[in-house]
Amino acid sequence: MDGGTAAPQRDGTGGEHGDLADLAGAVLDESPPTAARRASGRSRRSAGGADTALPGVGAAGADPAGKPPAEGPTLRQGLRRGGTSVFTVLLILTALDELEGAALAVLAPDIRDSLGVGNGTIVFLGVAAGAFTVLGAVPMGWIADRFRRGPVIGASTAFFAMMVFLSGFAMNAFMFFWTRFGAGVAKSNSGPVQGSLLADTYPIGIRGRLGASIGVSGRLCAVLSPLVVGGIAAAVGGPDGWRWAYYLLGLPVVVFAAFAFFLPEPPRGQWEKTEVLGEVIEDENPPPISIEAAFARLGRIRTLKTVILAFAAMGFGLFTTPVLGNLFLEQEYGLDAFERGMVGTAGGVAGLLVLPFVGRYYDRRFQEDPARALRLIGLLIVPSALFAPLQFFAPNPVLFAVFGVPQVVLLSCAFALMGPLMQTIVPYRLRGLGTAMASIYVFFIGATGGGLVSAPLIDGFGPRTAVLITLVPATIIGGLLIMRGAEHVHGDLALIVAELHEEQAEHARRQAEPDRLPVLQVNHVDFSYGQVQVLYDVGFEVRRGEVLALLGTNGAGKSTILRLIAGLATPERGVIRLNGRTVTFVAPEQRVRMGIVSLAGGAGVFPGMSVRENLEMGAYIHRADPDLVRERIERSLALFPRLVERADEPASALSGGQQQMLALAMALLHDPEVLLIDELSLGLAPAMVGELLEVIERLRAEGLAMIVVEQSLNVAMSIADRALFLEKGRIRFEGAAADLAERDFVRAVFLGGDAGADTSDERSAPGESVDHG
Ligand SMILES: Nc1ncnc2c1ncn2[C@@H]1O[C@H](COP(=O)(O)OP(=O)(O)OP(=O)(O)O)[C@@H](O)[C@H]1O
Repeated sequence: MDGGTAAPQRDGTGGEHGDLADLAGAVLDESPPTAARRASGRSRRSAGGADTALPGVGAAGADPAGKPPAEGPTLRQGLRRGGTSVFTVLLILTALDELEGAALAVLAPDIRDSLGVGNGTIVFLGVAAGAFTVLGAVPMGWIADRFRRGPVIGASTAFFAMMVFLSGFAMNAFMFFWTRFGAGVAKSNSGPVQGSLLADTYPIGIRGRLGASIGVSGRLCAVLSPLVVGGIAAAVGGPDGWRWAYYLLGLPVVVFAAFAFFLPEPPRGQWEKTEVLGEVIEDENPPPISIEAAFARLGRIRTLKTVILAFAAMGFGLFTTPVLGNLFLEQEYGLDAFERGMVGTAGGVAGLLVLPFVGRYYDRRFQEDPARALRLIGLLIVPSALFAPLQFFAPNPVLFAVFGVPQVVLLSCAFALMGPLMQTIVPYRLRGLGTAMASIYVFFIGATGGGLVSAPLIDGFGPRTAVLITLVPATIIGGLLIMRGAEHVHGDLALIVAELHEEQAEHARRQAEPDRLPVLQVNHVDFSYGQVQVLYDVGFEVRRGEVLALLGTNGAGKSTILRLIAGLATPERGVIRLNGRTVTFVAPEQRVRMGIVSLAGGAGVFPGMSVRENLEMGAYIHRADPDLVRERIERSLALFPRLVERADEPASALSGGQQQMLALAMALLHDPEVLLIDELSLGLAPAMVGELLEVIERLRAEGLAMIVVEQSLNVAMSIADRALFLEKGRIRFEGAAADLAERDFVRAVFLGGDAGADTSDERSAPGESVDHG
């Protein structure tokens, strides 16, 4: 396996002279990297001028004690740091997965005869199992980002074992289908859950080798599977011999499922934190992440987006080619199943030999420059496409197999390295869902699209043309896209670094001033609608009992800020915290439960329902506790005597101002920590505004924090303690609300004064409660 053991780690690079030449160097000759190169690589990488290291780059594998080793860790050192149990158990589970996965192909004829079905059914069952694995990826990714991963892997594997046993007991195709369904879903833990556990357990500097080692064990088992599975079936003999293959395969799976339950749970992102911050600060009690928010954020990671697009493109060729290749071998050379298997095995064995070197080479490239590591993956993929025409025009099956070898080797190396790369460019909190997102796109765009394009081509022109038309361009486009993605790696990693530093600064501040925790924090937030950025580095805080007014020009981004706080949109950069807990990726309804409540305005009431029914609907999410609902409704109504009088009238009979009161009463049912109010006074009579302001005043006195977007400067100044003035998505002023009227630019906007007033230097640092007066 990997040579990166106790032997001194050595580098076989040719410097800047092309990755493929370097790769050959790594395989043939290994010379130690110089400290100078490491140092120069590090300075080149310092992204955006920040003098911080990127995770996994340069001093990769810095010791948690704070002392970076002279070189990146060897595989053995890295494994020792994280403890060998996780690696060993996951390696074996992958091997067993592969062993079982390949069983269906080998046993297909026996199963077909035993269950009395046709070829088509068996082929469908084989393909369906793969689809189920992809379908399970998103829930598994979501679980991986939330819960202890050992028990998740243990439970999925135990379920998998049960499905393997049951496959052996299947009496008909229907039952066999369901066992395949279960096994497929259970297996879907492997990418999102196992991948994220590995990434958090072991140093970044060995991720390439870990991916390669697991790839080797999987591939080895895929190669051995026909022997093992076929051997068991043959040894037992008879029409039901195949059943014993499943019974026996299930046994080791049960044993390792039990081990998996007890795998240690590492602190999330510990290696990124260790390398960037020099310490591991843990996020105590992180609230649950929503899938939509995670996907929105992941979609903003440009490297990830490009890589996923590349894999979706490649999927057009990758999923159909094995089937097309087998059809071609049968039609063109008349090979039987066994002979076709032999042709496929040749590439698999060669991949086994090369993978360990590629893993090591990748780790070194990554340490020097992550962009080069990604370019390496692209460089492996592009030439693989060129072997397909040679293969499909080969005069005999031997040459077909020979030309297939470099193709399989290049692609299996590229794929073994993708996992480690993805784990590094995705923020550590979203690792599971990041992996899941990739599989979904690859499968649903690539595999489905590839199937749709290939089908008419096979019928019209035969498998050779179908492969050449789909695989060759798709692979070249995919490889080039991945190389293109390399442009974004530094930027994306720099973002991760910035987020880690923000977390550390926040942690330090909390240690220093534990009693001054703001109720709401918005830090360094950027947001775009599509390609149009509308918020730039927005940051502010709101304390208990404080009212903050958001003012600004039309379209400045005020409502967007409220949407981000409420969770109706996800920032592409930055953090939102409620009472110190990061809620950036928390679902809107969960935020309501946590205390971030929006006043929906007059449009937020149900006109056909009575006032009381509106309030009952408003308390819907608390319906499990009727006493609580009753108490909250009474408390809300107590603030609005006018509503009590009209409790049984339909909301449509209320005036605009009274509807606004009802909406406010409904918002208060959630016992908010922060109330977000968009346009409190819009279109209301002054007397009504006065009444509402009185209520706001009482709520403030009770300690409620509020953010109010206001068009009326008078209203803003009368209720707010502090104000932010926004212009084109940037904060131009932050300070005491009373000072607003003195600002030229505020007068220009609200009172029609000098519109050319300079607004450039009014901003104080976020979080400071500054009096500019
Ligand atoms: N759903 C959307 N899709 C695309 N662009 C949007 C969307 N919503 C808002 N925008 C744009 O984003 C920018 C900020 O809008 P936002 O509504 O947050 O501003 P605002 O300060 O609340 O303005 P206003 O007071 O006029 O409502 C504007 O340029 C707006 O055109």
